[in-house]
Amino acid sequence: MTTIAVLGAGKIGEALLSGLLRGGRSAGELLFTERHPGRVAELTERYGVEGVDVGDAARRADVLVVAVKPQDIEPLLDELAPAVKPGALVVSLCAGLPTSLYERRLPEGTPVVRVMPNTPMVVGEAMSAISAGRHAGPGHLSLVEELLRTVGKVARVPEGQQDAVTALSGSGPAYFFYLVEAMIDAGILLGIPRDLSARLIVQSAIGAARMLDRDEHPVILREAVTSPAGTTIMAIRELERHGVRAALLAAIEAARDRSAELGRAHEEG
Ligand SMILES: NC(=O)C1=CN([C@@H]2O[C@H](COP(=O)(O)OP(=O)(O)OC[C@H]3O[C@@H](n4cnc5c(N)ncnc54)[C@H](O)[C@@H]3O)[C@@H](O)[C@H]2O)C=CC1
Ligand SMILES: O=C(O)[C@@H]1CCC=N1
Repeated sequence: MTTIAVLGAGKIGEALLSGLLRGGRSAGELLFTERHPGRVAELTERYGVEGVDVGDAARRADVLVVAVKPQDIEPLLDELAPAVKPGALVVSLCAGLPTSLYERRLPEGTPVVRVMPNTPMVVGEAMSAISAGRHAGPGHLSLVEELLRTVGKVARVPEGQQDAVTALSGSGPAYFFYLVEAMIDAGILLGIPRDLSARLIVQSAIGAARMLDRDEHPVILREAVTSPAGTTIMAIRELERHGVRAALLAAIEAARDRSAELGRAHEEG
């Protein structure tokens, strides 16, 4: 039996716990740690998984999944370092944090895999990108892939691309939610009741996502909606006039830069 401990059961940590359970892992194979006693009780009641302290998790788990905010990593590593089991695999879900940080702070030879997941994990539709650290071999990558496939899709990427991946798919769902929010407001502007506007836009988003999922090119799909002298081209002209495409390029570049900055905050010296 492989014991998996989720260290920090917030939004992503809880999504992973629930996904692993849905994917067939038993509650007895899972552990989690949380700072707040109320949160421990809530999650234990909801999932039947045992909440333990970080030292206990490190002593018992074969796979330690780190899901705290990057800003909270240092005290966690202080607790983890003296207790981690020889050969245990560390899986980091933290934005920006390089595998070298864990390798420096944990016992020599600890295998580390860096992952960038996203919140659609809660509906089994995560996009996760994984990269091996210095001591992680093909078996470690395959194990992480197997775990993450229970909550969505997985791609292997060189670690040097992880900051860009974080900006694209890690934060990506937020851009779509933002767009949906703005489009629902447009319905309000046009006099449509909010609940109807939300239904129109959300179902349009679901339908568009399903069409994209058939590997059809987004340009072809958009052109099929855009009739000569029709309604869509009038909207597209406004989007171009307001620089929405350039704004997206700049926004995603800014997110990439922030991910790199989060990693640099933990550099040695
Ligand atoms: N929210 C998102 O969309 C995504 C988040 N991530 C990464 O996942 C990590 C977690 O993010 P969220 O779940 O959004 O944050 P969150 O704030 O919801 O969860 C973090 C949890 O860790 C707990 N925690 C902090 N220090 C702890 C410690 N020493 N021991 C035990 N528990 C501790 C906190 O109490 C909190 O519940 C971050 O590093 C973030 O970069 C990655 C991809 C997407
Ligand atoms: O905003 C953040 O820092 C996290 C990482 C990727 C998505 N959310």
